Amino acid sequence: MPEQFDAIIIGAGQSGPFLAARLAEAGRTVALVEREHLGGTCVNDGCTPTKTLVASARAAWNARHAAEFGVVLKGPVTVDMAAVKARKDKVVAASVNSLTDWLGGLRSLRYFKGEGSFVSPTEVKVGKRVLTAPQIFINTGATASVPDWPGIKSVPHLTNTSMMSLDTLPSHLIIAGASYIGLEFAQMYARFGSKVTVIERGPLPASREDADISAAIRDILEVEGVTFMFETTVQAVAKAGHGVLLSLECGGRLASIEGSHLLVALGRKPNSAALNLAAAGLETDERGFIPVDDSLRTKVPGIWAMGDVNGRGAFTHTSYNEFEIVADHVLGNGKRSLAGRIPVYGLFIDPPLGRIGMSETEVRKSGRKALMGVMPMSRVGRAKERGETQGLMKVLVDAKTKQILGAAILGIGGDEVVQSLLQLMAAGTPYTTMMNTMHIHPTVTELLPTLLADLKPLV
Ligand SMILES: Cc1cc2nc3c(=O)[nH]c(=O)nc-3n(C[C@H](O)[C@H](O)[C@H](O)COP(=O)(O)OP(=O)(O)OC[C@H]3O[C@@H](n4cnc5c(N)ncnc54)[C@H](O)[C@@H]3O)c2cc1C
Ligand SMILES: NC(=O)c1ccc[n+]([C@@H]2O[C@H](COP(=O)([O-])OP(=O)(O)OC[C@H]3O[C@@H](n4cnc5c(N)ncnc54)[C@H](O)[C@@H]3O)[C@@H](O)[C@H]2O)c1
Repeated sequence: MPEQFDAIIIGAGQSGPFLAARLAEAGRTVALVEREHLGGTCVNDGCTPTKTLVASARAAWNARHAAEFGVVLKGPVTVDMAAVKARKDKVVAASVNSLTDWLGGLRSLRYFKGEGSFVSPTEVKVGKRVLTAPQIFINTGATASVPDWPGIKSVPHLTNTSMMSLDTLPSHLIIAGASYIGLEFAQMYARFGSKVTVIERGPLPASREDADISAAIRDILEVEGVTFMFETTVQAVAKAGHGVLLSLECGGRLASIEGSHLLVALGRKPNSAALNLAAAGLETDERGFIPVDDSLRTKVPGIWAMGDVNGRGAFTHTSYNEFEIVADHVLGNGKRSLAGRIPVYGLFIDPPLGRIGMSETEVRKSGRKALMGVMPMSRVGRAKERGETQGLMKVLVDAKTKQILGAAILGIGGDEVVQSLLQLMAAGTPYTTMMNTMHIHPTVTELLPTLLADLKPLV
């Protein structure tokens, strides 16, 4: 006999546990099914550990640059990678433990450790048990894609998951892919003391960004010793001693490169294959994503999909936002929707990139009349005082409505500062509101009115 619940949640990523708790608090019986660790990618091998490692890398950078600030450290700066990993493990364990304690305290929630797969539109198998519920929520996330390069199966290579076990310093880390994962690890390991080479098929890093932002990102990392090979693809990989040898095609020429470690950071694939979706009457799109409507409903009544697995977002905040939308439909008045959600994200190199709304490229493509302001961070007093003047700020405004269309802030505090513009966008307020507000000195935000006062037509 199947075990009966009001709701089953498959996958404990960044929406499932929160939805499970909200439903349980509302008195519903909930089964939460997770095959690995509570908290999913973000907590275990994504945001939390990488940002903890970024903080250690920053400490190494501060120590190496202390003399520039008049601070004298005696002896060379060394990094204890085992201690760096131990600190990261502690922060991750604290997150997982607090999630486990919180969920464990909810009386009508039961946790099933194992892989969930559909038996029918209302039944899920976990090991030998079958669970049934009228509502099923999928939050199974995504996993690193590993390309089928000749030789890859027999050559040791790292992904964001196996990087988490590394407690020694690679002498030469080769990273394939110059996007979020590749760039964050590139700067981090350069700061720890590795030689780092990044291979990217495009002409610049972070290809979703405008070319001036991507070029500034490249400059920031190159100054720190990261080597980029652009317009380069991997043809084959082989073992070389204790390391790895990559055969490359680089701008039409053949080349090769040898390193001690290879990290593959070429995107992520949705975890949908193990779900046996056909038994539920569902299918994926050609990339493996589970299609949903703007309220996260799949085409089968009673089945919903949240987070990276639905292809509508690929961040922790998009997944969490989807929990809030689903909870509103299941328990509230059903007014919330994906429609009109403003894209926002950060790239946590140092200094970070904060991004909201449309890029300049997207605004140009849209054909609307727009205004744009650009300011180098070297004009920002706070950046000069901190000795970190790399990067730029860019904002795009609709010429007719005066509403902000998008912004990019690559510079100190960029990930936080850009969110003051986000609030204007969300409120639908003209950008002039910000120009009439007094801001704290000395901050990065205080320069936004100056940036907005100097908008030029986008031609
Ligand atoms: C290195 C790295 C750094 C990142 N940094 C950031 C960042 O700084 N900011 C940000 O916003 N985003 C970041 N992300 C992205 C972020 O981690 C994800 O977007 C986020 O975790 C949302 O994922 P999710 O809720 O869809 O599911 P996930 O967090 O991927 O969790 C899904 C869970 O489902 C489980 N599961 C899968 N299939 C089954 C099954 N059949 N049965 C049972 N359980 C199953 C998995 O074990 C996993 O625990 C990063 C990602 C990576 C890889
Ligand atoms: N700061 C953050 O919020 C953050 C941090 C890390 C990861 N993430 C999430 O993780 C997801 C995956 O990130 P990612 O960096 O792995 O992938 P991505 O899809 O963002 O980028 C992959 C990169 O690899 C390049 N590439 C692909 N195939 C190649 C090949 N054969 N040879 C050379 N280059 C190749 C692409 O041109 C691209 O630049 C992102 O979508 C993001 O949502 C977010």
